[in-house]
Amino acid sequence: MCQGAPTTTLEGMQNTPPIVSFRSVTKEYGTGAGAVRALDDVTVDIRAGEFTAIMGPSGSGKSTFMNVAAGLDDVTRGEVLVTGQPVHRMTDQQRTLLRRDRVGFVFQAFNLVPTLSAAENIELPFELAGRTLDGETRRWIEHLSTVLGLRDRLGHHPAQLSGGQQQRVAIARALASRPAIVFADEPTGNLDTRTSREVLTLLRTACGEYGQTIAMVSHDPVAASYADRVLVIADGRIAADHNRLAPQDISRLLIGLETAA
Ligand SMILES: Nc1ncnc2c1ncn2[C@@H]1O[C@H](COP(=O)(O)OP(=O)(O)OP(=O)(O)O)[C@@H](O)[C@H]1O
Repeated sequence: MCQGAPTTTLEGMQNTPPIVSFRSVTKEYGTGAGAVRALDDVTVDIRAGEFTAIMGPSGSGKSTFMNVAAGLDDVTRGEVLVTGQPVHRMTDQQRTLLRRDRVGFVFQAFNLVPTLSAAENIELPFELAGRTLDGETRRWIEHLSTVLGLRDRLGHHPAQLSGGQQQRVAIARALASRPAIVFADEPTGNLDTRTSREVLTLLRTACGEYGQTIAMVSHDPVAASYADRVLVIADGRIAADHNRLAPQDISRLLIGLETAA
């Protein structure tokens, strides 16, 4: 649980259901001799209000984990629950609605629409969902824009913004609908060190101040050190599960896995 998050008592933590639950999840791509097992009997929870980093060597299954958890991909075997809803039994359309209504995304490449202003990008998910912005949501977006330092950039288009500003717009867009979980895929991969630190601090603030649940895939031990919990995936399995770690401890953990392989 993030420091300062709304539910901080042990009792509260025990009573809070996980946002994502994997139960014996296996995901295979292809069939027969060419089949690849990207997730191998994974059982793990992403807990509410926590900032979880998902790490592991290239090809270990991190993206597959995120795609399955976000309802972007189906599973071969096992159960995936998102806010208690059985994603493994959903149709494509139901999964699309789940993503639209309950999930936010932040990507390495920002994924903003170049022809829209920053404000229009932030409001785009509401537009796509056919939802009008009520007063409370407008105030929430204004608040996010202020906290993220975007107030004087809202009329700018992505090409007129720095990488860090573009990623802050993407974070505002992801947080605007108060999703159950935000998935961040290498959110600092295209940013310099200082801007990366700012973006990671903002993600941690979203968790600590607003109780936002965040799962972030990263290769970077420094980025993962901002998280409350570090999950390491190796060969499609959970190889390590730690509470907050310093960057050097995370590096040691990853090097240990590589030498053990
Ligand atoms: N669509 C696909 N078809 C076939 N195999 C796939 C597919 N997607 C992923 N894989 C395989 O599944 C395994 C896990 O891939 P995944 O992309 O989840 O790893 P990753 O940890 O995210 O890797 P990276 O850090 O390099 O992005 C790899 O062996 C990969 O080649």
